[in-house]
Amino acid sequence: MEKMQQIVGRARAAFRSGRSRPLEFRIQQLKALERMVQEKEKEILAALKADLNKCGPSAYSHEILGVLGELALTMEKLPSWAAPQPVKKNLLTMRDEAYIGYEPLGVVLVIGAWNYPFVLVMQPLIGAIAAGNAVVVKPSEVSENTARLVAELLPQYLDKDLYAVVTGGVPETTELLTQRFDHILYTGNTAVGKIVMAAAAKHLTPVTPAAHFPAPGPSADTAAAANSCSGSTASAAAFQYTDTAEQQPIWTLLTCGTSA
Ligand SMILES: NC(=O)c1ccc[n+]([C@@H]2O[C@H](COP(=O)([O-])OP(=O)(O)OC[C@H]3O[C@@H](n4cnc5c(N)ncnc54)[C@H](O)[C@@H]3O)[C@@H](O)[C@H]2O)c1
Ligand SMILES: CC(C)=CCC/C(C)=C/CC/C(C)=C/C=O
Repeated sequence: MEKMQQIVGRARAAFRSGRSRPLEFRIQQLKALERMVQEKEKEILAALKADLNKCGPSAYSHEILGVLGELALTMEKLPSWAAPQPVKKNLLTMRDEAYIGYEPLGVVLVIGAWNYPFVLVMQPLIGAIAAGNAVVVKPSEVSENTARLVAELLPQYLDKDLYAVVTGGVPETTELLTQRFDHILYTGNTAVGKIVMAAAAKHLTPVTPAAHFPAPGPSADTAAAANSCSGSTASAAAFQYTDTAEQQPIWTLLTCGTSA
């Protein structure tokens, strides 16, 4: 318990220092992530092969190109995503400067799943960094080589206090979930999703679950919701919406604003 408290406490203190907020800092961290993926591509692909026998175009396009594409898009668009949005004034606000300003939430927990073990932690991480948050990443223990590599690499490239990695299985995740986070991005099965959401509810922490439920078909609402959001939540949602990995329709639960 103390260990998780320390990890989350360190991330929170780093967040409170304010250094994750400036746009230049966020872009610099995203650039460092891009460098990490480019420089360590061989190691990432080797870990995927060892964990899942995932190789060839499937490993490269989903796990490497998918992440590099997300990074490029985020770095290009971030200045406009993060810019204050003017709002229409009314009689009461006509003498004011009226705009919507986007603020980071604080400390975000990212829980990944085994089947796309690299991209499923990296995409939410990219969105959370872009939005100026501190992040605790918990990769899936099932893909243990990728989890170990993520834990080894992130501190080599990113701010160590702002962005932490916790490895381990159910006991570690359970312990981690006793801590208060400001948002949780979870990918995995629905049964564990309920455990995650119940733990989060104790702290009134919102959860963006990327689990799925058999449904009559992908809904137009889902696509509209994906289009209305910015950052990684939107792109993750778009991937979920068009998912063919499991050859069945996916209905995605989506909340907006994580990367606002
Ligand atoms: N919608 C999407 O984008 C998307 C993408 C990938 C996977 N998925 C879904 O995820 C499934 C794979 O998920 P999984 O659950 O088998 O992956 P998993 O076994 O890797 O577990 C997911 C995470 O939950 C944690 N966890 C497991 N048991 C827990 C518990 N009792 N308490 C707290 N945390 C716990 C694990 O540590 C892991 O980090 C896929 O089959 C698919 O349904 C959805
Ligand atoms: C479109 C590209 C290049 C990458 C997408 C990778 C990704 C997020 C895959 C997840 C697929 C998914 C919904 C699996 C569900 O189990």
